[in-house]
Amino acid sequence: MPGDTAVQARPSIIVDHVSKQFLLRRAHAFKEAFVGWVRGKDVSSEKFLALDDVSFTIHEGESVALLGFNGSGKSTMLKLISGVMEPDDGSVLVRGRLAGLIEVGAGFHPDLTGRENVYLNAAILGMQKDEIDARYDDIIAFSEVERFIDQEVKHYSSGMFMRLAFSVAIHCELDILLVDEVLSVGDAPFQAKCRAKIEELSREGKTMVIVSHDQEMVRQVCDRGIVIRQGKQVYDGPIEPAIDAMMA
Ligand SMILES: Nc1ncnc2c1ncn2[C@@H]1O[C@H](COP(=O)(O)OP(=O)(O)OP(=O)(O)O)[C@@H](O)[C@H]1O
Repeated sequence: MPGDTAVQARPSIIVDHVSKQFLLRRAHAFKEAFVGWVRGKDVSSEKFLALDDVSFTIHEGESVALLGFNGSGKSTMLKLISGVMEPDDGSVLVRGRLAGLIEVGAGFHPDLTGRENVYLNAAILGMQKDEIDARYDDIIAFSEVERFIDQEVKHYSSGMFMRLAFSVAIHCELDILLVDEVLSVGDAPFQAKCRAKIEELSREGKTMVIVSHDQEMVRQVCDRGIVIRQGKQVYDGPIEPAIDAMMA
């Protein structure tokens, strides 16, 4: 039974029979496209089911890994939970303040400086100006990008984006943290710092959903794993068997 300790806890995230499809573009010769058009067939795209009837509930304080090989649908699932994407079928319910570190640079305005983006992002995460003022120095200190903070972020490297976004997220009053592979763009010392922070947030009882191919990190942080294979949920349970199920 996944998340035994959390049985009494309230649900944070309910994913109920969720499906998501995308259109795959196909390049065609003009003649083929024309014949298709005359026959009333759309040959320019084909539907692709990225998530197929996925259901799970994550309770308050659980740390859950979404596991699967490349292209299995993990990031799509995180985007549905974060609300940046809507499911085609089913529903996703989330309770609590959520911060998502899903795509490098997402939520940042390229023409604003690092400093302005800190205020923008923290406001999006529900912080008042005086709260941000009070935590600003800590945010910048954790990110270690102080020297570049008054530069427009369009000149930032992916690692610098991630440092600032991660730092803003962990200094906000959040209940749920979604983390995709973005951490992998950080250098080794910063990755270690992020990992320690994630473990601390997990101990504090925050709800975490983590997508990572780093099995060591997943083992350390998560007690439960949900395995997705080609859009289908194939396992939901304790982390070790989940990793085995992914590799099977
Ligand atoms: N916006 C989109 N338009 C079309 N196809 C998409 C879109 N987003 C994702 N896909 C497709 O959906 C499938 C699942 O993608 P997703 O990014 O969720 O996989 P993933 O499990 O996170 O993979 P990885 O481990 O490589 O990050 C892939 O085949 C991908 O090409």
